[in-house]
Amino acid sequence: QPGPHEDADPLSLPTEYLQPITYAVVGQQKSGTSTLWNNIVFHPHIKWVSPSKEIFYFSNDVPSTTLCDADLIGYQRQMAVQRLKNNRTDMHVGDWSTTYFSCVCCPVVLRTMNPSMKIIVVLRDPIQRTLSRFLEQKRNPGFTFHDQVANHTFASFVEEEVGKVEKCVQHAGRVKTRGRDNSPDRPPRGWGAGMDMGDWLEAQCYARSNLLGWSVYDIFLENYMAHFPTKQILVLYTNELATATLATMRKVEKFLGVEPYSYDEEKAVLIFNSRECYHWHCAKSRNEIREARSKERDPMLDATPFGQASARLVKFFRPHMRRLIKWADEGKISPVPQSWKSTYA
Ligand SMILES: Nc1ncnc2c1ncn2[C@@H]1O[C@H](COP(=O)(O)OS(=O)(=O)O)[C@@H](OP(=O)(O)O)[C@H]1O
Repeated sequence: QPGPHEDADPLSLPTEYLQPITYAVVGQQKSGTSTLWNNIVFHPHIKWVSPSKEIFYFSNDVPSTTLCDADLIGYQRQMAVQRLKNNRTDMHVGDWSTTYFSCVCCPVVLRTMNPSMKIIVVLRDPIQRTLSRFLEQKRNPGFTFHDQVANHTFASFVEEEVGKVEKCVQHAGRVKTRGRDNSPDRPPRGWGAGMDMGDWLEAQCYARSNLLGWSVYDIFLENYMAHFPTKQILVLYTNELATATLATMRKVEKFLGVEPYSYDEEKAVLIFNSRECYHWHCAKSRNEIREARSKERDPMLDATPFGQASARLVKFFRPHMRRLIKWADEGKISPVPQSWKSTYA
């Protein structure tokens, strides 16, 4: 049952309750955003758009439900909930929908709402992210993409999906503007900010492939970079969240310009929404989480269908990862994990 705050009428709220969000954690899905959320929202100045971690207001898992022109008065109501509950308006309220990173029109929505908005992206090794989402969908019959993977092994899924996405991207290439700079070093192009029909089609190829395509980070990040200056975009990595959760939260605090807070240290070592327990609020300790496959357990991994699929994925992701590595080397985004360089450079 919605409480009185969830039912508030934006038309009768004081203007300061209606100020746009100041930050958004746009994704990527399956990169550790639940762990970050379950800790950092205890900061007295860092809150979220209610009702729960993700509101999916402007985009959902399935891009055909993209909602970029969704009802703004309803969104104002949700932005006000935490302000009303805490009886203050001097906090950062942010949207935590991890579906926004791969949503082609979302950078425009967020910039229109607040051009000074701070954008936070958490990125995980793309193969690990694909595997994580694959396992999640495979294990849960009610989940959106279960039918896509129900009859697949990871290897057979990769073979089919890589083929599909590559065919789609090739098709997109047919309508890219001739003579345009399509090099990896091109200045960022976004939806409504320099993309042509071919670029848009290509972005859709990845956006419509939730398990695999959503791990193609450069295309989505480029879209955000075309709409927001790099100083307004903070890229974090799951690796750093894994090895130094508190330090990662300090980075977020600094980025948002708030004082350091004393978080619950026992909570900060837990892992939320893992493969052992799919729920935003469910926490497990690190040693409770089993590895999907590891070379230590399976020294012949490279020769297995799983190993072959991983090699195929390294090849598929390499050009995209090289762009991220380059942006990091140029200081446009935070330095990437060393393991990314050894795998994909
Ligand atoms: N601190 C830390 N270290 C290492 N890995 C971590 C950490 N926190 C979360 N995770 C892993 O991130 C996966 C969940 O990501 P999200 O919370 O972003 O998922 S979701 O998009 O909200 O569904 C989920 O991955 P899988 O276990 O592979 O499914 C978590 O185990």
